[in-house]
Amino acid sequence: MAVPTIALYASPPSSVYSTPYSCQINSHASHDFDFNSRSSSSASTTTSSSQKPAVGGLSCLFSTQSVKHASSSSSFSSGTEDLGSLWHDRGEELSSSFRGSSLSSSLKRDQGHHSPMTVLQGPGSSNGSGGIGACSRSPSKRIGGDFYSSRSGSGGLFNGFVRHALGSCVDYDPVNLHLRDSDSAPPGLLDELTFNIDDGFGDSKLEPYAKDLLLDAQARHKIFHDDLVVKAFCEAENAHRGQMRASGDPYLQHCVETAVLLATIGANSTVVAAGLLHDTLDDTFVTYNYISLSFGAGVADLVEGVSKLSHLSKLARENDTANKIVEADRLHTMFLAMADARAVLIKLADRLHNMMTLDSLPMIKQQRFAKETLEIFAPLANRLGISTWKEQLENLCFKYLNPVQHKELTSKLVTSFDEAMVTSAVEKLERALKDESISYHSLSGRHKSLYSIHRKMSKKKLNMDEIHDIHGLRIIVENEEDCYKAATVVHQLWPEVPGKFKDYILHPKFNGYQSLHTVVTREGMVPLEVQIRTKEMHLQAEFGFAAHWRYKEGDCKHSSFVLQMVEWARWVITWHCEAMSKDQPSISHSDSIKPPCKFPSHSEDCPFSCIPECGADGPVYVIMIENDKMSVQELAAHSTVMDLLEKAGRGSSRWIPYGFPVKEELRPRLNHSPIIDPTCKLKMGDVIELTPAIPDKSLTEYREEIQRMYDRGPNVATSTTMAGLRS
Ligand SMILES: Nc1nc2c(ncn2[C@@H]2O[C@H](COP(=O)(O)OP(=O)(O)OP(=O)(O)O)[C@@H](O)[C@H]2O)c(=O)[nH]1
Ligand SMILES: Nc1ncnc2c1ncn2[C@@H]1O[C@H](COP(=O)(O)OP(=O)(O)OP(=O)(O)O)[C@@H](O)[C@H]1O
Repeated sequence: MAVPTIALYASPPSSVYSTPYSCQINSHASHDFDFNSRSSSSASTTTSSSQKPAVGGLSCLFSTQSVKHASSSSSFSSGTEDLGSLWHDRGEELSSSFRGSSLSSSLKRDQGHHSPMTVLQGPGSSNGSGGIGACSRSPSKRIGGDFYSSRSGSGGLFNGFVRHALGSCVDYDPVNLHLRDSDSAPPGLLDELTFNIDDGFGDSKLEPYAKDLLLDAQARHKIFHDDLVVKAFCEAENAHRGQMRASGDPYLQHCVETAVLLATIGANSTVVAAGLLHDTLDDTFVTYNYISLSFGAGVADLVEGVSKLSHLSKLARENDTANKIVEADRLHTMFLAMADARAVLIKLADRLHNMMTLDSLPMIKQQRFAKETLEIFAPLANRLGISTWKEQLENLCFKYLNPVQHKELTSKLVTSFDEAMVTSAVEKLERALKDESISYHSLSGRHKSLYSIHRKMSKKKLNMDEIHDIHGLRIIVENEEDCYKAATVVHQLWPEVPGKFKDYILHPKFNGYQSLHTVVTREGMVPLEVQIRTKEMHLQAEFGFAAHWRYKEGDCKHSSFVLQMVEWARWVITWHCEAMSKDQPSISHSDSIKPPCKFPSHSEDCPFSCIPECGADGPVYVIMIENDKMSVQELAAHSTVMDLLEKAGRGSSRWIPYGFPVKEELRPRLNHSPIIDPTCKLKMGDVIELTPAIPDKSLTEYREEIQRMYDRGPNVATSTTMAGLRS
């Protein structure tokens, strides 16, 4: 039985379903948000399907299964169409009127509350529904001599890797997806919520716009019927009531779209609920404790993790950290290491929707966000293996950073891109492989993203005709022998482009990458790249030393700690996705799903145990703020505040523990609190402010006075200075 495929897109699932062989250029409605606006939320909203976020990039996936359901009609929209719009990132773009609430949100937390436990250090919860399935186009019937079930037995975990590795799509079991659109939903379903909100979850009635939002979300994904998720929806509605985006849309809409993006990649109810609540700590009066009591610590920790990431991201953006390669790189690692990897997922979904709604912001802000997204968030999505998000983020950044080139390339691609060609190539190859009794694990096709084409053209100084892999197929077979047999079949079907056959099986690349590559020409002389590999080679190509994210990051020389951290985060995300789908009857996971091993060592039977360990004593990255300038500092494991001060050239006698300034106002601050014990150990993601907060930035004389005072030594705060500071 063929399994329909949902691409890992932010597009409405229904559209992907109805046209599984979908390939779209972004086409977004425009949404903005004005943080200062607190008019009545009953204002202007309904989420018509035209308002749903659409695909953020020019990119598509094809599959043997997709093909079976493919509609010949093209969903590839006009190339000159405006590719994306949208905006806002609330937690990161706090206007002055929101600083108060942000501050109060940090103050109102429990003093005793600790940072969220990272799943990188231990198993996290992953209950709930939601589903994720194999991305690969696994044949579901016997082809040749073997039957490869992608969804059973020990293959389950492997398939989890593969689907992320193929990186581009997630299958849902159609029986369980319960994806509803207005055409297919049973009569009356969309008119009524599945429970009485007033009785169950809210202490106030949902306004009509909110009810519409919920119904719309429920029509797009079954997880929005889950009690926890509905409860989170009501809570988010209550908390954000009256808050509007600049477009006039209710703020709640952004929360819902973020949650839909998460649901679309198979996130479970805990993550989707946290996605709905992701801005409540920063922008509303909701507290950590309240979320924890109402939704459990799992959701509260995730929301807090996202909030922390948002603050760091804002700091980084204000300091243009994305421009500094080393610091940007440390930020990636810090983001992955300091929070549950799922919090990073939520942050990515939040950013993706904000990028989709960027249009109404002033150009300068659009560019600032796009720059940061390109340097920080797209690489994070890449490292986590969520390639469709990465592609959408990159395409949107490209649009805002290079509008002219973006438009030019888009219109060129409209004429050169041949959607039907890839569909029929997949079909044709599938038939030919079957005729030759060559069994394969998966057969997938993809269209290179707009930004990836642009980057390749600029990097290699090529014109578009010289890019051979705009259309590509990938076959994953069982063994080496089948790789060569499949290559022969490919060459029998289509003429080979001379000099383009590469045998990386016989001659692996230095990083261990193995695969057969060939480029053939299809009718009309359109080149088609075909990659053929075994599943072991594929694992290596996606998770091992030859991992695609490293390949794409090119020259970056990562420390083993960074490499391990990324691999760990990918592993955790994959594990969660596997665990999430365990409730799907079609998947037998009993022997494949185990909690993630404890960071950083793997159990013997863990498929990741082959990764060499580099010990838990990796570096610690912290944010140091001095005179309003932020930097990301790398320190050895177990470093203390004192070590940082010394590194910053502040290690003079005045900073020795007993010499710390008596006045709290003059002490350096750790995560906003004056440091009491300078020998305390630093944690990944800690924020240390070396200079005290100055009430008014224009008061440079106070800053200078403080500097002089530090230079004179400890405990000498003059009464005039302190009085001045307090005034
Ligand atoms: N994961 C991974 N993929 C790789 C690696 N090297 C190549 N690939 C994949 O193989 C494709 C083609 O690689 P090559 O055949 O070496 O092509 P090339 O020499 O770079 O030239 P082009 O075909 O123009 O890109 C790339 O676009 C990647 O998708 C690697 O080290 N790791
Ligand atoms: N021929 C192919 N068939 C299927 N998937 C592919 C093929 N080539 C690359 N991919 C996958 O498509 C995604 C996007 O890759 P992208 O086109 O950006 O880069 P690339 O082709 O791997 O590298 P480069 O741009 O350097 O040639 C990645 O997940 C990659 O593994």
